[in-house]
Amino acid sequence: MKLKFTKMHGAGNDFVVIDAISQHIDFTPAQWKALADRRFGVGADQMLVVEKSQSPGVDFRYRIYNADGGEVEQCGNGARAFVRFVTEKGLTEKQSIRVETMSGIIEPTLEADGGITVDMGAPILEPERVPFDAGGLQGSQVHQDIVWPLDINSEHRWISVASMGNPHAVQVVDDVETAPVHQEGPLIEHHPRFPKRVNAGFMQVLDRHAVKLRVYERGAGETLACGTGACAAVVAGIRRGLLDSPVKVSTRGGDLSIAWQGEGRPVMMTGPAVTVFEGEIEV
Ligand SMILES: N[C@@H](CCC[C@H](N)C(=O)O)C(=O)O
Repeated sequence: MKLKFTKMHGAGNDFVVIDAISQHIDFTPAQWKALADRRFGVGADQMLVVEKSQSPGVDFRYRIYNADGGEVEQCGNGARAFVRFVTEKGLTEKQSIRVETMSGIIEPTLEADGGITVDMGAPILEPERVPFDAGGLQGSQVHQDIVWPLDINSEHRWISVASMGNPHAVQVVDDVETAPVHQEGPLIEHHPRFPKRVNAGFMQVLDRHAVKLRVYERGAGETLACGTGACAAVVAGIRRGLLDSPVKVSTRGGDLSIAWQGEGRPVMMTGPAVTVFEGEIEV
């Protein structure tokens, strides 16, 4: 069978996007992994599958698969790519779209200037709901329930945890370029205190409205940008008193703008979404 797909990216976080409204798709994790392979497949950090929603008042459902073949709850850059996709394909004429994901409904908006803003919902901050096992840990003196010690290679790393639908651990580093993203990222991702694994963020604070960020993503390794990672990093920075909303998040693939007004309020994410090419692959 031939599968039609669109190759897209959001700040360099790249996707294979599949219209599952007009095509039937029922892949195993091994098939998703093969499609994501950069040498033997199309190549992508994530695969996004667009379906009609069965829920009343919801326009679409979109499913997210990491490069390792696992299905996951949320993807910020993917949400923007999704909007560009359904708009360009003429699947909707709405400016504001309600989309069901594994972790709930999000509401992206296509702005008049072509930019895309996504209401990513309120961050989940209770450690057990991230999920993060904080049992027996003593939080930092200044930020008791906000900054936790995590043992990595017998050293303490101070992390903040948050779920944007998917789990994140964020640490503040002096210089993101020399941060041990590839050495410590996999150790944090698979740390036993994160029962569902975790996306590991390394954030350098430039000023109260600007950070640099690298993320070692669960199931994908380091990507050029991570939308939910940017949201989680800004939430962590604001809670720690280091940042004020809005914050420009510079990643290796481009800039995102993140706004958050505090606990219980939604995180708003704005950034690019680009179509690269259309293709067809024998599966
Ligand atoms: N790149 C994404 C996040 C994709 C999912 C993540 N790797 C996970 O496993 O939770 C983003 O832009 O948010």
